[in-house]
Amino acid sequence: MALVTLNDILPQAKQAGYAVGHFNINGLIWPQAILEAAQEAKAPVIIASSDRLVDYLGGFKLISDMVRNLMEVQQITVPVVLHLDHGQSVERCFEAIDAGYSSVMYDGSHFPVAENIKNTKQVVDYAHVNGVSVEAEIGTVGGYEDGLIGNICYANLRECVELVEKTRVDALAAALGSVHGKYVGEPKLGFKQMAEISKEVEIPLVLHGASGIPLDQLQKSIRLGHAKININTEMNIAWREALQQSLVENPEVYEPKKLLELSKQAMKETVHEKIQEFGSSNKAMKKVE
Ligand SMILES: O=C(CO)COP(=O)(O)O
Ligand SMILES: O=CCC(=O)O
Ligand SMILES: [Zn+2]
Repeated sequence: MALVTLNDILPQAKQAGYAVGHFNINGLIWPQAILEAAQEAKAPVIIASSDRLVDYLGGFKLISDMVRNLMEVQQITVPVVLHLDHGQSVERCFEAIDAGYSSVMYDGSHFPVAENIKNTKQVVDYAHVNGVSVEAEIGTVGGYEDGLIGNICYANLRECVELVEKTRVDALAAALGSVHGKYVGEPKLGFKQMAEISKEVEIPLVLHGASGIPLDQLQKSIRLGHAKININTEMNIAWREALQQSLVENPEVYEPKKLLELSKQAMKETVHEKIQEFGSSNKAMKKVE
């Protein structure tokens, strides 16, 4: 089964008022858990590798081949997007596309908007010729982003409209107060700005830093046009807590497979939970060949 793009799954999600889960991978058991859960829930899903971890994970080609092979071995029939998260340069996005990713995010949010637009447009031109979708970012997600610790900087409505019009990008991450990693206190999303941006920008919005955002705020974000929601930290916390439990309960065991089994199950449960919260269960369309 072929991978699909964001355009195959997000427009209908936005229209029907649900969001598709984007889950970051940090090792082999991550895509295994994500694919198992999505298949069980009959949900479309986005598997993402953060650019800063691509080389650590073995490079673009290995990740692309791994996900395709797992889909075959696990007999996955739900739509799956393989997405580059926080692509750090135009060239890195090209590399991901050449290696078979079906979607890329170009993160030019730390550049002045004119440069962000110019670079995003280069990525879109190459991606669309190759049947690949593109996500762009405006504003800054707090916490760890693109290998840098950023301060929250809210997306500007005019800049969002200009970027979308000039680049023809497929999805937009308009940063509005969310943070990568753990939140200190309650998240404070800019719903007023979100409503304005959502009204002016027709394409699906993407919510970064969604781990730790309370359910009511997630669901309000979905109502205001978010059709892709990014989760990394909550899976990693589930992985860590289960690994710790395994180590404590099995002081004599040193086989990684045994010790990691509980972590994989815990991550699978997290993916199931998120799919329920985002409303994407049973939304897998007919098998895409
Ligand atoms: O935005 C994310 C990946 O791009 C994930 O954010 P979290 O750190 O909140 O899981
Ligand atoms: O969580 C997403 C961002 C990152 O890991 O670099
Ligand atoms: Zn992110």
